[in-house]
Amino acid sequence: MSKIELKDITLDYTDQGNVYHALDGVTFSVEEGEFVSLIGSSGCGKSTTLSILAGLNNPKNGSFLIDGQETRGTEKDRGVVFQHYSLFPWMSVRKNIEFGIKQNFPRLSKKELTAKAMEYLEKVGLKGFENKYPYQLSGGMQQRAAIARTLAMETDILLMDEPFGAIDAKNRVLLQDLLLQILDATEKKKTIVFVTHDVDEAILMSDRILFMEDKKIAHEVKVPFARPRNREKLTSDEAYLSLRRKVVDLFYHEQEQKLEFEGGEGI
Ligand SMILES: Nc1ncnc2c1ncn2[C@@H]1O[C@H](COP(=O)(O)OP(=O)(O)OP(=O)(O)O)[C@@H](O)[C@H]1O
Repeated sequence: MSKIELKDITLDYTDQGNVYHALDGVTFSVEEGEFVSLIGSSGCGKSTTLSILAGLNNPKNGSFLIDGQETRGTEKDRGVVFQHYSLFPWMSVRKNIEFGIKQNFPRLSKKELTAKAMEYLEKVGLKGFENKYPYQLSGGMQQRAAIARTLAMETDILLMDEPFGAIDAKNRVLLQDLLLQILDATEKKKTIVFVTHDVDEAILMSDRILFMEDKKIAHEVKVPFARPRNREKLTSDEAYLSLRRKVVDLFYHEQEQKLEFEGGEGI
């Protein structure tokens, strides 16, 4: 049995009486402990798919199973990280993390709560910033705090929607390495669905990459590299370069076709 299964999922958005088909038969599964990236051109339905997995949207048709059970709505078994840091601005960084922890561990004493928050703040390199407010932190630091808040909830499933999409290139690399490091050091491997536009990020992080086209999954590519992964070693390996060519071909070929279809000249 897979940890997550989506079968023939459809979803419509209705906007001022107009119905828009956002998902049209999305089917895929994710095994326990697997890291799967969703990649595809803008508007193909990645975030909508993730929102169903998070329980923030319900499908019109189709089946969504976790551990073989039909699932609807939000549950404590899933942690979500969005692109925009989504911290509460009126709470200190530590209080933000404690808020997340309280959702899943309501019985912890004040002391235990603070200790857990500090443990995760240290993991993401924010020790010493616990009493700052989000506005006092850089974007990269805010995203570290948002990641700490979600990780501290210790869910089996982690859903990430372009978590590094708003971060500058240098910090993005640091955050990718940090997340890999934390996940590698986590005893029970999490099941992860990760939305990205970045081909290198998808290869570095994932066990499998799913390509969305026309509101459904069109291709998949397995990423066979052993973990823990080392960015420098990996990116100079011929096997990486060859896989990268394949992923780039699949990713840009679809975008090219779309431009031609829309009347463009292609790229
Ligand atoms: N709340 C909404 N109401 C109406 N249409 C929506 C809504 N949210 C998304 N859409 C439309 O549904 C389609 C899929 O959107 P979605 O955000 O899932 O795509 P995406 O692949 O994540 O795009 P991007 O990479 O740009 O974030 C898009 O055409 C989008 O305009």
